[in-house]
Amino acid sequence: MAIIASSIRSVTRRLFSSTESLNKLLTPINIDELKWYSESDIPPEIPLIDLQSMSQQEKNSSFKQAFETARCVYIKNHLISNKVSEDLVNITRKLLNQSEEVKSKIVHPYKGIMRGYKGYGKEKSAQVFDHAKTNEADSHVSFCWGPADNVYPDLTFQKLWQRYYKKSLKISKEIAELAIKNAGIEDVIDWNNLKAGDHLLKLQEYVALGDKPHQPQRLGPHVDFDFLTIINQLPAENGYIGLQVSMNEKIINLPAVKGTIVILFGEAMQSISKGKVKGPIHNVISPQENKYEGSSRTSILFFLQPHPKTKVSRTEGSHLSEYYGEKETIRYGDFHSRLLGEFYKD
Ligand SMILES: O=C(O)CCC(=O)C(=O)O
Ligand SMILES: [Fe+2]
Repeated sequence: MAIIASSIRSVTRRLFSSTESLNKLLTPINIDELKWYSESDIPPEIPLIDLQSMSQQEKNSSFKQAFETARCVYIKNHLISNKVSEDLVNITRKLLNQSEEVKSKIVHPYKGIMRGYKGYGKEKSAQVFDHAKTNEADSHVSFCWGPADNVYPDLTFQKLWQRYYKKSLKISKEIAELAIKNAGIEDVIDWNNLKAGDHLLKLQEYVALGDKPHQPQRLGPHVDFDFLTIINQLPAENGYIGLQVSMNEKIINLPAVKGTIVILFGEAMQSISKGKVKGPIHNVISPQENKYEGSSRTSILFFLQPHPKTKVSRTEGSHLSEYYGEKETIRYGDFHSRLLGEFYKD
């Protein structure tokens, strides 16, 4: 075990010690020039919700369908414009292209907090879910932003991250309220609780450095910890689709479709809805060896969290049961800290 772990560390050290190769892959983007999938590529099991032109009734029935099937939806005509995404990606890539010494200044001093720059292989989504997977670190470099305690290089950077964060929160309100109504949980949670959560905005760059994938998954199967997650993904240059969701043992690919975001529900939603809305298992698979070149991929995630004092408890079929502890209920903030302890464990 120890030998495998240290050899993975040395491969990643070698790959990422050269900022030159990163610079070639993390170039500025122009959204209109990326190789997007189209709406007709959205899997038939997954509803596409048009926030502008659908009636309330149509939106409601799409959510009901989602709760019964893959527990995720595509959304279009949302508030995040191409310009807002492009600006966030470009300013962050500029930072990620700097030397490790420069980036070390925007590493948060406390390791267990999701803020600032995290280098390659620092997080272990699969390990939280399945302890046997101790060597599978997530194959990305990332930057994280929250409502407080942020570390950032300059004011322009701060402005663009704050702008994206505020827009994500605004979209979350409409989506969370639809989800709450259609799950019939208005008596247990509302927007006032959710808006005050310790949310997280995160940009992940899965960079195809070297000549082949280093493990079968770029991010192993897991369930998100939060109430809901908004995923804004950019397509890879060579058509590789990384994001997958499991539905009754079936694996469904979720392509990057221009103008859309994907919503997934998390463990907190599962707990608060008493198991009615299950958090779907999802993962980012590694490309096959012949699809490796051109498979770099970016995702921007917004994790909407309940207020830390919200009481949560385990439900039947939860994949994160062991983190609830002995008592009947636990505060979400404490539950989340336990999960992060495993997520950042070496
Ligand atoms: O990269 C993605 O699209 C998904 C990432 C993800 O599931 C996560 O970070 O929890
Ligand atoms: Fe996830």
